[in-house]
Amino acid sequence: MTITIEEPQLEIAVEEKGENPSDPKELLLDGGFVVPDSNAFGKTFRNYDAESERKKTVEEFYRVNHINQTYDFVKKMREEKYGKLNRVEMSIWESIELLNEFVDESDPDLDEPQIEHLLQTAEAIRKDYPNEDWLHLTGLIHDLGKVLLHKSFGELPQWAVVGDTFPVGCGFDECNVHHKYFKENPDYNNPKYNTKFGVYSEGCGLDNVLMSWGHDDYMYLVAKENKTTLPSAALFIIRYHSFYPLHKHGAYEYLMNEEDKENLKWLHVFNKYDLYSKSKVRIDVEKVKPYYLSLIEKYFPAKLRW
Ligand SMILES: O[C@H]1[C@H](O)[C@@H](O)[C@H](O)[C@@H](O)[C@H]1O
Ligand SMILES: [Fe+2]
Ligand SMILES: [Fe+2]
Repeated sequence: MTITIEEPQLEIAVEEKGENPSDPKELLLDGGFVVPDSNAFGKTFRNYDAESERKKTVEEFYRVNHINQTYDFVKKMREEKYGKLNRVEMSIWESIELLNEFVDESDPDLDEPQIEHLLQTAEAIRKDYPNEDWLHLTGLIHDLGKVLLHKSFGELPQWAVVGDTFPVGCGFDECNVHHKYFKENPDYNNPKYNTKFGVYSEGCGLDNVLMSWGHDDYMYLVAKENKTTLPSAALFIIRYHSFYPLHKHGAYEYLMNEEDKENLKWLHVFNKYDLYSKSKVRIDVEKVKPYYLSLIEKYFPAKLRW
């Protein structure tokens, strides 16, 4: 039996809102969600220089992250250590519960356990896009790769799991957060890896680019290898949601192909909810759980290989 997966249409979502936009992206980004002026610590979002109780932890995180994420490291993690998915067997919901204990050290806007962030993201999307159930589920699972922090996954250090991502194998763009720490990365001075294109070529497509190792690419592999029926836009969101240099600053655009450009539109929609739903307002897990369990059942097998 062949299952055809229909790709979601961004334009349709606009029409359903009864609007006739000239720039769909802009209108969609205004889909009812009110973007807060400041985060839970009274600072603007993603302000890495603001004096706050999180600043030191976050900066130290990026220092170690930028020094250690090399081309060889990523290749090893992806191909040898984690790509085989032979570590654990568990359901999506079990993995959500594992995240209860972790606070992300790279995040200047949140010090709540990760499960809160997953539900806050998913519920905020659900409010504005009630018909796009695939996008609700994408919100719920996008950060599940952070299970790499857990001891049953080898207890990786935070620098190998969280934070913004960037391509390895080509020069590090200036717009990366705390860019100065790349100077101590061995690839920084390696002529094979430190030019604009490095080992890549123009328009080669992100699928051919190695990204710094962490929760995004890992969760993408888990979803894909376990044969999720989520559309390709969902897989793209999961895989590149931390690639702020691209989706916020437009850096590395020359590595994208046409399909990437299409999917990027959905990532822009998603990012608003991922970032600005971070708050101290808790979601009642038991209340929303049945809805999300039904989505998990629709798009994933009962047990997944991790
Ligand atoms: O600190 C955050 C956090 O780790 C998110 O999960 C990730 O997606 C972001 O890109 C990062 O900056
Ligand atoms: Fe993330
Ligand atoms: Fe997130």
